[in-house]
Amino acid sequence: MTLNTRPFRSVLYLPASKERALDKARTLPVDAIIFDLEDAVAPEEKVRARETLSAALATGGYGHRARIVRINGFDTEFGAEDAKAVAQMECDAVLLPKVGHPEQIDALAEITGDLPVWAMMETPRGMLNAAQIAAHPKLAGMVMGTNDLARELNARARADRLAMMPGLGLCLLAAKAEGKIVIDGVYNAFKDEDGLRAECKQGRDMGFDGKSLIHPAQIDVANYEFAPSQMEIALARRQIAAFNHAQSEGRGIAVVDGQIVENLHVVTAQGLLAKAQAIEKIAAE
Ligand SMILES: CC(C)(COP(=O)(O)OP(=O)(O)OC[C@H]1O[C@@H](n2cnc3c(N)ncnc32)[C@H](O)[C@@H]1OP(=O)(O)O)[C@@H](O)C(=O)NCCC(=O)NCCSC(=O)C[C@H](O)C(=O)O
Ligand SMILES: [Mg+2]
Repeated sequence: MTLNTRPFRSVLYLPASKERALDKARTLPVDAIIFDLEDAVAPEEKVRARETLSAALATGGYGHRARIVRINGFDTEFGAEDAKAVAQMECDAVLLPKVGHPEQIDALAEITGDLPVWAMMETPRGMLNAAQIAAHPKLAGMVMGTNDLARELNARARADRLAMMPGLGLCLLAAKAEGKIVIDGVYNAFKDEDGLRAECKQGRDMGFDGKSLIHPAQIDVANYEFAPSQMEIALARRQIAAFNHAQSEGRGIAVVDGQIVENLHVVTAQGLLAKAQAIEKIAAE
């Protein structure tokens, strides 16, 4: 699976201090886990959480799930020690909070070496520098921190996320321009399935790769909404077949359901089928 076909439909935050949750996550149908040392862990628990997490990752059992560790910022007393610890952990990436400029990634990479870096995009400065952050060679993915962004903007929460749109759009453009993964922010009302579904649909329509989640009850909705639908899969197959047929007759354009199909549509269709196949493979595990 490449980064572009590996599914990131559901990305679950898990407080690294919670041993029961660390255990439960080994069986949850999530595509990725953010093991959190930052906001979900109280200051007096931070050191113990680091040790608990290190032991859980060493024990393993997380299977296909991408293991991403969110550390505390370097402006806190915990950040540098977290980074040193993560460099020794059995994980796939380190997630840095409140990234405002690419130099913060340089500072982290001095400690974590070749470990891929993900960035929390959650400050106005981060939004304005999204292009440079996305272009950093160590950066593999971005996660929208819509709670922090709303706080910094002094924005009001609305179902249509009006205040979030400029930031979401800037980060999407930046990530897509560099071929990096970009994950939508959390939906706080974790018992409101309809609200979550509507926000997932919006995020998928915009082009996000998946949704960050705070509770296991949110996983199925995100997995469904961010997966290619059966209709999309069937259409992709028909587009590819029609285009191949058109080419065999010396034409560069096919028509499917009254709409033109050019090479660029075929590339999208192939990507969709590759993602569907990757999801099928996970489901079969
Ligand atoms: C929201 C919660 C505090 C609710 O916890 P709890 O009351 O324990 O929930 P349940 O009793 O319904 O739990 C049922 C079982 O599921 C396990 N569980 C719960 N949450 C998780 C989880 N996140 N990952 C894995 N497993 C989980 C429980 O252990 C129960 O298991 P069992 O007993 O074996 O059946 C809680 O869900 C929670 O703490 N969620 C994470 C909150 C969090 O991480 N917040 C910080 C990230 S959000 C953020 O910071 C975004 C960004 O930075 C921004 O600015 O926007
Ligand atoms: Mg945050």
